[in-house]
Amino acid sequence: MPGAEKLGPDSLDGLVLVSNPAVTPDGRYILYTAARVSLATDSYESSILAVKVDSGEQIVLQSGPRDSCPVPSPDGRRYVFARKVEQRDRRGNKLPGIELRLASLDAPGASQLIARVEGIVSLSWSPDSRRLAAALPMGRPDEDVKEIETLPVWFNGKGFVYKTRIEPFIIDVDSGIMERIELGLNWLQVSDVAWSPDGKKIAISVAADMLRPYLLDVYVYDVENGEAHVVAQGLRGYGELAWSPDSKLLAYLGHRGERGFSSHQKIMLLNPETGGLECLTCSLDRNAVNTVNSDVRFRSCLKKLQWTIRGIYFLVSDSGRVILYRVQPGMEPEPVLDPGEAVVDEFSASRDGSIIAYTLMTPVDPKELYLYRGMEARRLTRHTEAWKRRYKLAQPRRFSFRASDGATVEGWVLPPPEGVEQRGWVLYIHGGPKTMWGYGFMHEFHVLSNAGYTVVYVNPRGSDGYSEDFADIRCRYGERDYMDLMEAVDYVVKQLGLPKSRAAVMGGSYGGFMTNWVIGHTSFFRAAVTMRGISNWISMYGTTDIGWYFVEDQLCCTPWRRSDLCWEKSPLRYADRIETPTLIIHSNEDYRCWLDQALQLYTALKLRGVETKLAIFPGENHDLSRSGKPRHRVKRLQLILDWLNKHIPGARNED
Ligand SMILES: CSCC[C@H](NC=O)C(=O)N[C@@H](CC(C)C)C(=O)N[C@@H](Cc1ccccc1)C(=O)O
Repeated sequence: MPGAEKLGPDSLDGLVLVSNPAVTPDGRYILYTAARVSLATDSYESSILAVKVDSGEQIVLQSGPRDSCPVPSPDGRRYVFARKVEQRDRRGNKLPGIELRLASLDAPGASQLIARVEGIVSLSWSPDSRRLAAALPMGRPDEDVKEIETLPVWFNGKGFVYKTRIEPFIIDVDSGIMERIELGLNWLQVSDVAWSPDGKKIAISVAADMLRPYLLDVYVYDVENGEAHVVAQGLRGYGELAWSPDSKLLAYLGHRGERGFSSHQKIMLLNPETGGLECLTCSLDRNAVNTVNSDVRFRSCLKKLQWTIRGIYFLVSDSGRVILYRVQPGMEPEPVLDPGEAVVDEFSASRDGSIIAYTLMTPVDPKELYLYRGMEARRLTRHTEAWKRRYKLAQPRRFSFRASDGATVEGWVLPPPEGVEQRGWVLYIHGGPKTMWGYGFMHEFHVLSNAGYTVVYVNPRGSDGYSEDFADIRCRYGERDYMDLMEAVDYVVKQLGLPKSRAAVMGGSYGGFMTNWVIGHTSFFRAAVTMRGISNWISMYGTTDIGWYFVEDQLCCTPWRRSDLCWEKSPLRYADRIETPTLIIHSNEDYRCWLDQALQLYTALKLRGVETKLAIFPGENHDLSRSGKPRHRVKRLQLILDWLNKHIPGARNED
C-alpha cells in the first residue's frame, strides 16, 4: 500500500544508503555499509553490518557513526575499515582524516587502529592475511601562503592537492608499520594496487607524468627482492587491476585512448612477462563500468573488477541498465546477472565465484543488499522499506524516438504520482557527458514529480550505455547532443502531450553547460536551473582540476590554440540571446567546474535584465546534489522548487 505523505525535499531524512557489499573470500559473510541520512546531525551516520550467508542473520559490526568501506581478509577472519575523523591544522583549516582500523569478524565492535591517513585510494590484502598493499595520498598543503609549483592545484572533493602524491605502501596489519614501495618517481599518483594470489608480487597502476596525469603505467613489484619494473606504459582509463588466480596474468580496466575521454572502459588482458595487451570486451561495444546516475549512493571501496576461478567479473552500462558480466580469456563476455529494468550498482564475488554479493536499485527502490547463488537472486536487507512505505512514488515510462539523422534516442518520463496535479514539466539533462540516465534511483526526480512536475530525462548523443561512437561528441558539443534533446522535447510535446507552455530545463555539470547552451539557443523554456555548470571553456581550462586536458580533448581547443572554437562553444558567447529566467546553483569548493563559471553567467544575465538568482553553497563541492551536507541538499531542492513554482504558473488551459 503506497503511503500518503508528499515526498518533499526533507524526505531525505531517515533514508538509508546501503553500499559496499563485500563478501568474505570463503563466502561465509557479506559485509556492507548502511548510512542513515540525518537532518538532525546534518550528516550521514554510517555503520558496518554483516549478513551470515547461510542463516541470513544480520550482525552490527561497527555501530558508527562514521565507519565505512569494510575490506575482508582472505582468511575470512578479519576486516579493515575506514573511520572518518575530524582533523584540523593549527590554523583551523579542515583536513581530511581517516583512521584505518582492523577488526575481527568473531568479535563485533572491538577494533584496532592501524594507521591515521589522509585518505585511502586502494587497498589489497596479501594472501596470508598479514599485510596490506595500499595507495595513500601523502603531503599536505601549506597552512598559510600556498607556494605552488605543480598541477593540479586543487581537486574536487580533496581541496588543495599541489603537494599530494599518491604513493604505494605495504602495511603490516598487526604492528601498523608502513613501508613505502619505491618506484623511483618524482611525481606519482597511484590509482590501484593488487597483491597477487601467490603472494609474490604487487601490481601497481600509476600516473607519473604530472602534465598528462591520465596516462598510466603498470609496475610489478617483487615483494621478496623489493624491485619494481614497468610492464605497460601509456595506458588510460580507470587503471584498476586484478590478478589471474594463477598469478600469471593481469586484467586491466581501461583503454588506450582510442576516442580520448569518450572511450569505453574495457577489460584488457595484460601479460606482465611480455607486455602483451589484448582487449577482452571490445566485441561488446559497451562501457565496462557502471555510469548510471543516482543521488542515493554512499562511499564504497569495492574493486570494479574481480578475477575468480570462474572468470573476470565487471559491470556493464547498457541502455540505462547495469548488468554484471563475466569474461574468460579467449572467450566472449557473457552476462551473469541481468537485473532487467534495474541497476546492479556494486558487487563482490567469493574466491570460487559461487557467491556474489551486490546492491541493486530501480527507479522506485533505493539500494538494498542482494545475494546471487546457484542462479538465484535473493534480497537480504530491508533498510529502506519503512521509508518507502511513507511515500507515493510514480513509475517512470520509457520512450524512444528516431532522431533526425536516423539514430535511436532513448528517454524516460516520470509523471506526478496518482492524485498529484500536474503543474508542468522539466527536461533534466545529465552530466558527464559520458554518463547515462536509466534505472538508477533519483530522489530528486521524485521530489519534482511529487511537486507536480513530470520529469523528462533523455540520453542524447554523448551519453553512455550505447556504442562508443554514440558517446563520442568530441569537438562537437552543443551540436548533435543539443538536437537530440530538442527533438526529444518535440517528441514529448507531440506524442506524449506534455504542455508546450509549462516546460523548464535543468541540469548539472555538462548538464549545466547544456542548460546554459539551450537557453542561449531557444526561448522555449519558461525557466532554467543550471547547476555546477560551465559557461566559458576558456576560463574552465585553467581553473579546474581536469580542465587543461579535458577541455583540449573534448572541445578540441585551448585558450591559445583555436581559442575561437573554445569561445564559439561557450554559452557566455550567446548570453545576449538569453531570455529565460535562470536559477544558478554552484558550490564554492567546486574544483571540477569552478565558481567563476556561475559568476560570469550571473553577471551577464543581471546586466541584461534577465531574471536570475545565484545560490552559492559554502563548503560544498561538485557533488552537492549527491553527497553534500543533508541540510544543504534539502535547501538546494527547495530553491529549485521555488524557482519552478514561480516561473511555471499552474495555468492549465494555456495549450
Ligand atoms: C577526467 S575525465 C572525466 C570527467 C568527468 N566525467 C565523468 O562523468 C566529469 O567530471 N565531467 C563533468 C563535466 C566536465 C568537467 C566538463 C560532469 O559533467 N560531471 C558529471 C558526471 C559525474 C557524475 C558523478 C561523479 C562525477 C561526475 C556530474 O557532475 O554530474
